[in-house]
Amino acid sequence: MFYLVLTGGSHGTGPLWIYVVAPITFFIRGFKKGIVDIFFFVLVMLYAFYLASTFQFTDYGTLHFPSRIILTFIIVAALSGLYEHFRQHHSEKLTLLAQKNELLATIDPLTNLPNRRSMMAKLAELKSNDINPVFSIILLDVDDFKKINDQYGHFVGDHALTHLAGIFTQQLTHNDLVARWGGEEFLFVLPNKDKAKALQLTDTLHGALKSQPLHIDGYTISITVSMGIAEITDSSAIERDIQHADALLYQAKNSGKNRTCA
Ligand SMILES: Nc1nc2c(ncn2[C@@H]2O[C@H](COP(=O)(O)OP(=O)(O)OP(=O)(O)O)[C@@H](O)[C@H]2O)c(=O)[nH]1
Repeated sequence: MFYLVLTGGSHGTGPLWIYVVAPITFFIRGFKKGIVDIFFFVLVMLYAFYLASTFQFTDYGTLHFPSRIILTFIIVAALSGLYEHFRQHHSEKLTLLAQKNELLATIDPLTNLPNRRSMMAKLAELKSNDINPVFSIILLDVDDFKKINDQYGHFVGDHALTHLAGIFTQQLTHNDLVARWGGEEFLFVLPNKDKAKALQLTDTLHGALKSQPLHIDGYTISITVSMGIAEITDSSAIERDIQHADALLYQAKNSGKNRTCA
Protein backbone atom coordinates (compact mmCIF):
# COMPACT_ATOMS: atom_id res chain seq x y z
CA MET A 1 0.00 0.00 0.00
CA PHE A 2 2.90 2.27 0.86
CA TYR A 3 4.40 1.58 -2.59
CA LEU A 4 1.07 2.24 -4.36
CA VAL A 5 0.67 5.60 -2.65
CA LEU A 6 4.29 6.51 -3.20
CA THR A 7 4.28 5.70 -6.90
CA GLY A 8 0.61 6.38 -7.62
CA GLY A 9 0.14 2.86 -9.03
CA SER A 10 -1.55 2.54 -12.40
CA HIS A 11 -2.58 5.99 -13.76
CA GLY A 12 -2.46 7.47 -10.26
CA THR A 13 -5.23 5.18 -8.94
CA GLY A 14 -3.02 3.34 -6.42
CA PRO A 15 -4.26 5.24 -3.32
CA LEU A 16 -7.85 4.07 -3.97
CA TRP A 17 -6.83 0.59 -2.78
CA ILE A 18 -6.42 1.83 0.77
CA TYR A 19 -10.21 1.56 1.25
CA VAL A 20 -10.04 -2.22 1.37
CA VAL A 21 -7.59 -2.03 4.29
CA ALA A 22 -10.15 -0.90 6.91
CA PRO A 23 -12.73 -3.73 6.68
CA ILE A 24 -10.04 -6.38 6.22
CA THR A 25 -8.05 -5.10 9.22
CA PHE A 26 -11.07 -5.09 11.54
CA PHE A 27 -12.17 -8.49 10.26
CA ILE A 28 -8.78 -10.08 10.93
CA ARG A 29 -7.62 -8.15 14.01
CA GLY A 30 -10.91 -7.44 15.78
CA PHE A 31 -12.13 -4.07 17.07
CA LYS A 32 -9.45 -2.97 19.56
CA LYS A 33 -6.35 -4.17 17.71
CA GLY A 34 -7.96 -2.93 14.48
CA ILE A 35 -8.15 0.65 15.82
CA VAL A 36 -4.45 0.62 16.73
CA ASP A 37 -3.50 -0.85 13.34
CA ILE A 38 -5.63 1.67 11.44
CA PHE A 39 -4.11 4.56 13.42
CA PHE A 40 -0.59 3.53 12.41
CA PHE A 41 -1.73 2.82 8.88
CA VAL A 42 -3.03 6.40 8.53
CA LEU A 43 0.33 7.75 9.79
CA VAL A 44 2.20 5.60 7.26
CA MET A 45 -0.11 6.74 4.43
CA LEU A 46 0.38 10.40 5.40
CA TYR A 47 4.10 9.84 5.30
CA ALA A 48 3.81 8.12 1.88
CA PHE A 49 1.85 11.08 0.47
CA TYR A 50 4.42 13.44 1.96
CA LEU A 51 7.33 11.55 0.38
CA ALA A 52 5.48 11.27 -2.96
CA SER A 53 5.02 15.03 -3.21
CA THR A 54 8.39 16.03 -1.68
CA PHE A 55 10.48 13.78 -3.91
CA GLN A 56 8.11 13.98 -6.90
CA PHE A 57 7.62 10.17 -7.10
CA THR A 58 4.16 10.87 -8.39
CA ASP A 59 2.18 14.01 -9.08
CA TYR A 60 -1.07 14.23 -7.11
CA GLY A 61 -1.50 17.86 -8.14
CA THR A 62 -2.70 19.89 -5.16
CA LEU A 63 -3.07 18.70 -1.57
CA HIS A 64 -6.82 18.22 -2.17
CA PHE A 65 -6.53 14.70 -3.51
CA PRO A 66 -4.36 13.20 -0.68
CA SER A 67 -6.34 15.01 2.03
CA ARG A 68 -9.70 13.77 0.61
CA ILE A 69 -8.33 10.24 0.31
CA ILE A 70 -7.21 10.24 3.96
CA LEU A 71 -10.42 11.87 5.18
CA THR A 72 -12.71 9.45 3.31
CA PHE A 73 -10.51 6.58 4.45
CA ILE A 74 -11.01 7.65 8.09
CA ILE A 75 -14.79 7.70 7.53
CA VAL A 76 -14.76 4.22 5.96
CA ALA A 77 -12.50 2.97 8.79
CA ALA A 78 -14.83 4.44 11.44
CA LEU A 79 -17.85 2.72 9.86
CA SER A 80 -15.96 -0.56 9.54
CA GLY A 81 -14.86 -0.26 13.18
CA LEU A 82 -18.43 0.40 14.35
CA TYR A 83 -19.70 -2.55 12.36
CA GLU A 84 -17.01 -4.80 13.86
CA HIS A 85 -17.75 -3.51 17.37
CA PHE A 86 -21.46 -4.37 17.12
CA ARG A 87 -20.77 -7.67 15.38
CA GLN A 88 -18.34 -8.69 18.15
CA HIS A 89 -20.76 -7.55 20.87
CA HIS A 90 -23.69 -9.52 19.44
CA SER A 91 -21.59 -12.58 18.75
CA GLU A 92 -20.36 -12.59 22.41
CA LYS A 93 -23.97 -12.21 23.59
CA LEU A 94 -25.08 -15.12 21.40
CA THR A 95 -22.25 -17.33 22.68
CA LEU A 96 -23.18 -16.56 26.31
CA LEU A 97 -26.84 -17.26 25.57
CA ALA A 98 -25.99 -20.56 23.91
CA GLN A 99 -23.84 -21.57 26.91
CA LYS A 100 -26.65 -20.59 29.30
CA ASN A 101 -29.21 -22.58 27.32
CA GLU A 102 -26.91 -25.57 27.21
CA LEU A 103 -26.56 -25.42 31.00
CA LEU A 104 -30.31 -24.99 31.52
CA ALA A 105 -30.98 -27.99 29.32
CA THR A 106 -28.97 -30.19 31.70
CA ILE A 107 -30.15 -28.83 35.08
CA ASP A 108 -33.37 -29.41 36.97
CA PRO A 109 -34.63 -25.90 37.77
CA LEU A 110 -36.22 -26.79 41.13
CA THR A 111 -33.35 -28.67 42.80
CA ASN A 112 -30.45 -27.44 40.65
CA LEU A 113 -29.35 -31.05 40.31
CA PRO A 114 -28.47 -32.52 36.91
CA ASN A 115 -31.61 -33.63 35.09
CA ARG A 116 -32.45 -36.98 33.53
CA ARG A 117 -31.06 -36.01 30.14
CA SER A 118 -27.64 -35.07 31.50
CA MET A 119 -27.51 -38.18 33.71
CA MET A 120 -28.32 -40.41 30.73
CA ALA A 121 -25.36 -38.86 28.91
CA LYS A 122 -23.13 -39.54 31.94
CA LEU A 123 -24.33 -43.13 32.13
CA ALA A 124 -23.67 -43.69 28.43
CA GLU A 125 -20.17 -42.30 28.94
CA LEU A 126 -19.50 -44.60 31.91
CA LYS A 127 -20.84 -47.59 30.01
CA SER A 128 -18.56 -46.96 27.08
CA ASN A 129 -15.54 -46.51 29.31
CA ASP A 130 -13.47 -49.73 29.43
CA ILE A 131 -11.14 -48.39 32.12
CA ASN A 132 -14.02 -47.93 34.53
CA PRO A 133 -16.17 -51.04 34.15
CA VAL A 134 -17.76 -51.37 37.60
CA PHE A 135 -20.20 -48.83 38.92
CA SER A 136 -23.49 -48.78 40.75
CA ILE A 137 -26.72 -46.91 40.39
CA ILE A 138 -29.33 -46.19 43.06
CA LEU A 139 -32.87 -45.35 42.09
CA LEU A 140 -34.59 -43.49 44.93
CA ASP A 141 -38.26 -42.63 45.34
CA VAL A 142 -39.68 -40.46 48.14
CA ASP A 143 -42.20 -42.35 50.26
CA ASP A 144 -45.79 -41.09 50.34
CA PHE A 145 -44.87 -37.85 48.68
CA LYS A 146 -48.44 -37.34 47.53
CA LYS A 147 -49.45 -37.15 51.22
CA ILE A 148 -46.92 -34.35 51.81
CA ASN A 149 -48.40 -32.42 48.90
CA ASP A 150 -51.97 -33.12 49.99
CA GLN A 151 -51.38 -32.32 53.66
CA TYR A 152 -49.06 -29.29 53.43
CA GLY A 153 -49.50 -28.07 49.87
CA HIS A 154 -47.48 -28.20 46.66
CA PHE A 155 -45.22 -25.37 47.81
CA VAL A 156 -44.04 -27.41 50.82
CA GLY A 157 -43.71 -30.42 48.49
CA ASP A 158 -41.31 -28.40 46.36
CA HIS A 159 -39.34 -27.42 49.46
CA ALA A 160 -39.17 -31.04 50.49
CA LEU A 161 -37.58 -31.89 47.14
CA THR A 162 -34.93 -29.16 47.45
CA HIS A 163 -34.32 -30.19 51.08
CA LEU A 164 -33.73 -33.77 49.91
CA ALA A 165 -31.48 -32.63 47.06
CA GLY A 166 -29.34 -30.75 49.63
CA ILE A 167 -29.03 -33.80 51.89
CA PHE A 168 -28.20 -36.10 48.97
CA THR A 169 -25.52 -33.76 47.67
CA GLN A 170 -23.92 -33.54 51.13
CA GLN A 171 -23.46 -37.31 51.26
CA LEU A 172 -21.75 -37.70 47.89
CA THR A 173 -18.04 -38.36 47.65
CA HIS A 174 -16.06 -36.73 44.87
CA ASN A 175 -17.00 -38.90 41.85
CA ASP A 176 -20.59 -39.68 42.84
CA LEU A 177 -23.47 -37.97 41.10
CA VAL A 178 -27.12 -37.51 41.83
CA ALA A 179 -29.78 -36.34 39.42
CA ARG A 180 -33.47 -35.57 39.65
CA TRP A 181 -34.78 -38.44 37.61
CA GLY A 182 -38.31 -37.04 37.47
CA GLY A 183 -41.13 -36.18 39.89
CA GLU A 184 -40.10 -37.43 43.31
CA GLU A 185 -37.48 -39.84 41.94
CA PHE A 186 -33.69 -39.39 42.08
CA LEU A 187 -30.92 -41.41 40.49
CA PHE A 188 -27.45 -41.79 41.98
CA VAL A 189 -24.51 -42.86 39.85
CA LEU A 190 -21.50 -44.14 41.78
CA PRO A 191 -18.47 -44.70 39.54
CA ASN A 192 -16.00 -47.34 40.81
CA LYS A 193 -18.38 -48.40 43.57
CA ASP A 194 -19.73 -51.92 43.85
CA LYS A 195 -23.04 -52.95 45.40
CA ALA A 196 -21.56 -53.15 48.94
CA LYS A 197 -20.31 -49.56 48.75
CA ALA A 198 -23.63 -48.42 47.31
CA LEU A 199 -25.40 -50.09 50.25
CA GLN A 200 -23.19 -48.14 52.65
CA LEU A 201 -24.30 -44.94 50.97
CA THR A 202 -27.99 -45.87 51.17
CA ASP A 203 -27.58 -46.56 54.91
CA THR A 204 -26.00 -43.14 55.29
CA LEU A 205 -28.86 -41.57 53.33
CA HIS A 206 -31.54 -43.23 55.47
CA GLY A 207 -29.69 -41.99 58.57
CA ALA A 208 -29.24 -38.45 57.25
CA LEU A 209 -32.94 -38.16 56.40
CA LYS A 210 -33.90 -39.37 59.85
CA SER A 211 -31.67 -36.86 61.57
CA GLN A 212 -32.58 -33.93 59.30
CA PRO A 213 -36.35 -33.58 59.01
CA LEU A 214 -37.77 -30.68 57.03
CA HIS A 215 -38.69 -27.67 59.17
CA ILE A 216 -41.10 -25.40 57.36
CA ASP A 217 -43.97 -23.07 58.28
CA GLY A 218 -43.79 -24.30 61.89
CA TYR A 219 -44.10 -27.94 60.80
CA THR A 220 -41.50 -30.67 61.21
CA ILE A 221 -41.85 -33.19 58.41
CA SER A 222 -39.98 -36.48 58.52
CA ILE A 223 -39.30 -37.79 55.05
CA THR A 224 -38.35 -41.34 54.21
CA VAL A 225 -37.28 -42.86 50.93
CA SER A 226 -37.08 -46.26 49.25
CA MET A 227 -34.18 -47.28 47.06
CA GLY A 228 -33.15 -49.95 44.59
CA ILE A 229 -29.49 -50.64 43.80
CA ALA A 230 -28.07 -52.11 40.60
CA GLU A 231 -24.39 -52.91 40.19
CA ILE A 232 -23.24 -52.56 36.60
CA THR A 233 -20.44 -54.73 35.34
CA ASP A 234 -21.22 -55.30 31.66
CA SER A 235 -21.82 -53.10 28.66
CA SER A 236 -25.47 -54.04 28.05
CA ALA A 237 -28.08 -51.32 27.51
CA ILE A 238 -28.28 -48.86 30.40
CA GLU A 239 -32.10 -49.02 30.23
CA ARG A 240 -31.88 -52.64 31.40
CA ASP A 241 -29.85 -51.63 34.48
CA ILE A 242 -32.31 -48.89 35.29
CA GLN A 243 -35.19 -51.35 34.95
CA HIS A 244 -33.31 -53.66 37.31
CA ALA A 245 -32.90 -50.86 39.89
CA ASP A 246 -36.56 -49.94 39.40
CA ALA A 247 -37.69 -53.51 40.09
CA LEU A 248 -35.68 -53.50 43.34
CA LEU A 249 -37.13 -50.11 44.27
CA TYR A 250 -40.60 -51.54 43.68
CA GLN A 251 -39.65 -54.43 45.98
CA ALA A 252 -38.53 -51.95 48.66
CA LYS A 253 -41.85 -50.10 48.38
CA ASN A 254 -43.82 -53.34 48.59
CA SER A 255 -41.91 -54.56 51.63
CA GLY A 256 -42.93 -51.58 53.73
CA LYS A 257 -40.99 -48.55 52.31
CA ASN A 258 -38.14 -46.65 54.05
CA ARG A 259 -35.66 -49.32 53.00
CA THR A 260 -33.25 -50.39 50.26
CA CYS A 261 -33.22 -53.52 48.14
CA ALA A 262 -30.11 -54.64 46.28
N1 LIG B 1 -44.66 -30.55 44.99
C1 LIG B 1 -44.30 -31.32 43.98
N2 LIG B 1 -44.90 -32.51 43.79
C2 LIG B 1 -44.52 -33.29 42.78
C3 LIG B 1 -43.52 -32.90 41.89
N3 LIG B 1 -43.34 -33.89 40.98
C4 LIG B 1 -44.22 -34.87 41.30
N4 LIG B 1 -44.92 -34.52 42.41
C5 LIG B 1 -45.96 -35.25 43.09
O1 LIG B 1 -45.44 -36.44 43.63
C6 LIG B 1 -46.56 -37.29 43.91
C7 LIG B 1 -46.16 -38.71 43.63
O2 LIG B 1 -47.21 -39.49 44.05
P1 LIG B 1 -47.22 -41.05 43.91
O3 LIG B 1 -46.63 -41.48 42.58
O4 LIG B 1 -48.59 -41.54 44.23
O5 LIG B 1 -46.18 -41.58 44.96
P2 LIG B 1 -46.15 -41.46 46.54
O6 LIG B 1 -47.27 -40.65 47.10
O7 LIG B 1 -44.79 -40.97 46.88
O8 LIG B 1 -46.36 -42.93 46.98
P3 LIG B 1 -45.29 -44.08 47.03
O9 LIG B 1 -44.34 -43.87 45.88
O10 LIG B 1 -46.06 -45.36 46.91
O11 LIG B 1 -44.59 -43.98 48.34
C8 LIG B 1 -47.71 -36.81 43.05
O12 LIG B 1 -48.70 -36.26 43.90
C9 LIG B 1 -47.09 -35.71 42.19
O13 LIG B 1 -47.99 -34.65 41.96
C10 LIG B 1 -42.92 -31.62 42.08
O14 LIG B 1 -42.03 -31.18 41.35
N5 LIG B 1 -43.33 -30.87 43.13
